[in-house]
Amino acid sequence: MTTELDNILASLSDIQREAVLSTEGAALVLAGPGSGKTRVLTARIARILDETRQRKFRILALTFTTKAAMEMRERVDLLVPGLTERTLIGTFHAFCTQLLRQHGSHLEMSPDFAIFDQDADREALLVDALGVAAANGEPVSAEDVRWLKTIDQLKSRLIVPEKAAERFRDAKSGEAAARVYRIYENTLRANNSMDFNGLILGACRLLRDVPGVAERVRQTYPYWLVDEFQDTTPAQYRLIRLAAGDSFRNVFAVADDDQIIYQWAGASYRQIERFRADFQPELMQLVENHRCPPAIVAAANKLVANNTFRTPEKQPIVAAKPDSEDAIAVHVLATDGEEQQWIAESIGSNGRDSWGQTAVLGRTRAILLPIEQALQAKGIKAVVAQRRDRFISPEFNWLQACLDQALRPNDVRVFRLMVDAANRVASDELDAEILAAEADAAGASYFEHWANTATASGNEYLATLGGYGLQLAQSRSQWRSMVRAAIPILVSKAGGDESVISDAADDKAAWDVCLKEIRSEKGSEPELDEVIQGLALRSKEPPHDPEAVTLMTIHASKGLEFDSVYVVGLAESVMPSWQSVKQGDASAEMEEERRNCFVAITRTRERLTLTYASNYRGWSKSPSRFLSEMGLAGG
Ligand SMILES: Nc1ncnc2c1ncn2[C@@H]1O[C@H](COP(=O)(O)OP(=O)(O)OP(=O)(O)O)[C@@H](O)[C@H]1O
Repeated sequence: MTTELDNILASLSDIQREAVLSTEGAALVLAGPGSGKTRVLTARIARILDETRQRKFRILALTFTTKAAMEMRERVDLLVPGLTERTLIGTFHAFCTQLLRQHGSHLEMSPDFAIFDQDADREALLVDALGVAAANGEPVSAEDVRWLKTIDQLKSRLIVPEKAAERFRDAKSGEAAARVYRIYENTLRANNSMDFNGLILGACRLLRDVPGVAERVRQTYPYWLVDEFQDTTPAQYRLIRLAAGDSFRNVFAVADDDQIIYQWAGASYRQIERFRADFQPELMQLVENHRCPPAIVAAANKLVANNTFRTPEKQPIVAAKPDSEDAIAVHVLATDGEEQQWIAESIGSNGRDSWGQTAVLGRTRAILLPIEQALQAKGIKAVVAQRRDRFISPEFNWLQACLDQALRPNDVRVFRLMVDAANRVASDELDAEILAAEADAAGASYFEHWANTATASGNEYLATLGGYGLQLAQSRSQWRSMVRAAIPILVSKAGGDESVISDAADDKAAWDVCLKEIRSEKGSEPELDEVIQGLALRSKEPPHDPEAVTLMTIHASKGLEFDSVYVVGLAESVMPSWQSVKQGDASAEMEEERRNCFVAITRTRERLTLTYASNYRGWSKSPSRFLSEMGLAGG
């Protein structure tokens, strides 16, 4: 056993150790905030790997985000260096992607399928397909693209096109939706592509229709761990059930039903009940909170005791840290403007060294943006964390599209993106439609035709980009050397050297993180199609600046911790939201808001500051009911 693994096992509490040492059979670990879930999961994976060094099987760990997966893998690697290649630690989507890459041929898919990560792209694809279908006499028009949201809902509930119509009360709407759904699915298939919901649906179909695949999964991965089980969707749970079959039970699920904040996406404490009924897991509870001062633990317990949709046996959390003074403060301001100023002054007065470990949490981005401005106006580095589905610079959008185009040289959607991005990078105006028509006439590939045209364009920078394109078009396997050569040029020409923070420099940092994650998820150098799929599944924001104050929505703060936490906007109709107030105190919406507040306050390691104003945007507000429920002044 490594010293690191030995040390971590020695650091565990009795109940944590019991969870880590359990191996066979199903287990449900109900774990409150700060109770060491991550520590337990990583130590358990590392221990099993360490005890089975001569074996070849792998461990499957499913996480909620790609970032959490990366952190878990790094921590396991520290405990048992070199053994992480015997793991698949990733999101449900990453797992489904791997499954479909390996076994998708049963569904007539080829492994290099594209993943649509942009709604705009999916809409464009559907509009084109509807046009073709209308020309073929189907009773559809471009306006039927409005069904896409309904289709997403159907897919997220694993309802296939053939079964869609019967889900509608109105037969005419059902027929129309099912028709558009069928056209959409056929088009995705014809383009060898998937959308996010399709990854889960496709994997479920594979596991259901090809029993050998589920058997292979169970043999390859005899132990599964599921982090944040409380936020799995019904479709994700179905996936677990299908993969497990009737007798597989080695599922170790870690959950906290008080931290369900994705109710709107189908997460529910009932999922935990279903798991208990289906798998009969051994129940363990991690109740000690190793993160927050006792006063915060007490407030969190009082708050969440007002919720009724909870696992009945759930015990309150218990503070493991010693008492500390002034762990919670409540500040009331007259207006939202004063709240913003007060927060900036308070954070400013705490000193520069504390900023990197300070978070401002709000229910929505809208409440955070003016606080970011107030902080920056005082010279305090502050960033509102936000998921980015796309790179923000034309340089990296071009690079991604160019690599994608190397895989799909005649894909007109990727072609348009690539030509447009190259034009913006090199200030040119090549016309994608004309180029595509010329390529069609000459029987050439779109990609190669663009590359030749760009190289001969007389625009020096565009010619450089064209040169990279040509290199890729002629030999796709050259993509690594092409990327290595292109990135420094793209970044420096965008004015983004070390001293200047340009969009391209930000994107370069995000690119590096994404590639590191993709490499680590695979355990070896990824192929080009794996990079393209991996990029589609990841947020493209740069890593957090360690000296900046973090502003984030409570949803984004899940799983994180900070020394100092400010939770803002604790007023009725702000938090809890107006909608939940309207639904009433006993509503599911209000309970979700309460869990939001619970998650927010339990991110704190040392000091929690709660603020609200008596007046937001000219409307007077009363203090949030959550303040009085927590037993704090102001309520
Ligand atoms: N046995 C322990 N002794 C001391 N500190 C611990 C112990 N277990 C966990 N911790 C510390 O408590 C903090 C919370 O642990 P961790 O991040 O694993 O919690 P979590 O259960 O994932 O929390 P959350 O659900 O709120 O995200 C971390 O700083 C961790 O190092």
